[in-house]
Amino acid sequence: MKLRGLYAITDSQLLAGKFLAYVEAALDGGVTLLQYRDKSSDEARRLREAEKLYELCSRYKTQLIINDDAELAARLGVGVHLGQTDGPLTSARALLGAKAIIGATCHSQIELAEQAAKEGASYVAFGRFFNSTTKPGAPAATVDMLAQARKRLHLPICVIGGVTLENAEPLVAHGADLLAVVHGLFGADSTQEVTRRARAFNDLLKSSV
Ligand SMILES: Cc1ncc(COP(=O)(O)OP(=O)(O)O)c(N)n1
Ligand SMILES: Cc1nc(C(=O)O)sc1CCOP(=O)(O)O
Ligand SMILES: [Mg+2]
Repeated sequence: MKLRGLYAITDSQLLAGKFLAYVEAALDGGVTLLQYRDKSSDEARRLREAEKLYELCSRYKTQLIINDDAELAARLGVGVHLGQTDGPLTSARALLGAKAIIGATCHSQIELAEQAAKEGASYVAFGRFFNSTTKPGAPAATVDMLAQARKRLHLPICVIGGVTLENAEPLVAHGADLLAVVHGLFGADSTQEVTRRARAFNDLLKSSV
């Protein structure tokens, strides 16, 4: 499967009171990967919400990815995204199987991405490219580094951190396959606007194949 397109990531605070409506609006506009990202320790709620997203993603034929939690991903039979301190990629691969989508945070370090590739990652994520209200303290990455990464890596490259419709084009031009977005997608006033943004992100990626 070709991993290219919009990678929508949920945020429990931003989506409070409109969680499923906004996620469905994004799926309606076209989402390649949907990440369930909830940093709380409320396991019961996390399972409930992840199950709802699983149903929704199945209807829209979108791949669900769980942030941080390989056990929850295994329970649902979906993919996982792991940061540098979220546990070994090799264990997640062993748990989830050869076909599962497993993503790895690599900040701005191509060496981390090469290591992740060796350990079985399906895609690598670089960021943060712009100021992010969702994760302001994430280490910064540059477009020059992205261009270098594109030359050296043969895996799909995901970019993250403050990505919006206004600033995404250079990232695509320098080799990004997946645009991972929270606020630039879900920080909208209506479901219609979420759907419009999702379509527009996909158009950006299509026009540069
Ligand atoms: C697609 C994608 N890229 C990077 C991250 C960040 O992962 P991590 O560094 O583990 O930070 P948290 O998201 O867990 O706070 C991500 N979640 N998704
Ligand atoms: C979860 C996350 N990880 C980042 C990284 O750089 O690793 S930036 C980020 C937040 C992405 O949200 P927004 O699109 O609202 O900036
Ligand atoms: Mg993490």
